[in-house]
Amino acid sequence: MEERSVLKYLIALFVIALDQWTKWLIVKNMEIGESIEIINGFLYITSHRNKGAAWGILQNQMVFFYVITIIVVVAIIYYMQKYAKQNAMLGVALSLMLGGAIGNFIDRLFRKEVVDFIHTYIFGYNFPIFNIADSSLTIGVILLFIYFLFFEEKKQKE
Ligand SMILES: CCC[C@@H]1OC(=O)[C@@H](C)C[C@H](C)CCCCC(=O)CCC[C@@H](CC)/C=C\C=C(/COC)CC[C@@H](O)[C@@H](O)C[C@H](O)CNC1=O
Repeated sequence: MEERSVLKYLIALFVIALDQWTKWLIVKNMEIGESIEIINGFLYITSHRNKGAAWGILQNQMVFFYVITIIVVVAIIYYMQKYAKQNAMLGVALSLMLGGAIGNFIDRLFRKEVVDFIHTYIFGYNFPIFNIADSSLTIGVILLFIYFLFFEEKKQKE
């Protein structure tokens, strides 16, 4: 395996380690519902659990989440092996998504729920409390979106 593709897996591993370490700290040091103010009115650390997906949809549908996550992980690894060698941004995007998906998968497997703690009031709206894995997934999705925008544009030019 070229050293570059190993690097992509190292990014995913780093995301998983950071995600699981932060979740462990929250579970170990905070009661559920406890909140620590970081930036008044904007950023708090609030210990929260979610048995569903984004915005708490599909509560307790663990089997569904296992199936979806395994499909997502297999698809990401397939595309990483097949395409990510050509483009660093695509590789990073896929690595971030892989790390995020596995991070939440570990929670769903062992805790039957996901630990959330990043509590922000984005644009004044009480955004759902999330975690490092969600952030990594979302950044990966955004980078993937930018890549396809750029890539599609480039193809049309050729
Ligand atoms: C981030 C994807 C959610 C994550 O998906 C995962 O695990 C994947 C790998 C497996 C899911 C079963 C399948 C994805 C369903 C798609 C979905 O849900 C639409 C997502 C839109 C998304 C743009 C990509 C917006 C943003 C979300 C949020 C903010 O993220 C910064 C809110 C996070 C809080 O509701 C928090 O409680 C969630 C909890 O941590 C469990 N997390 C999950 O289910």
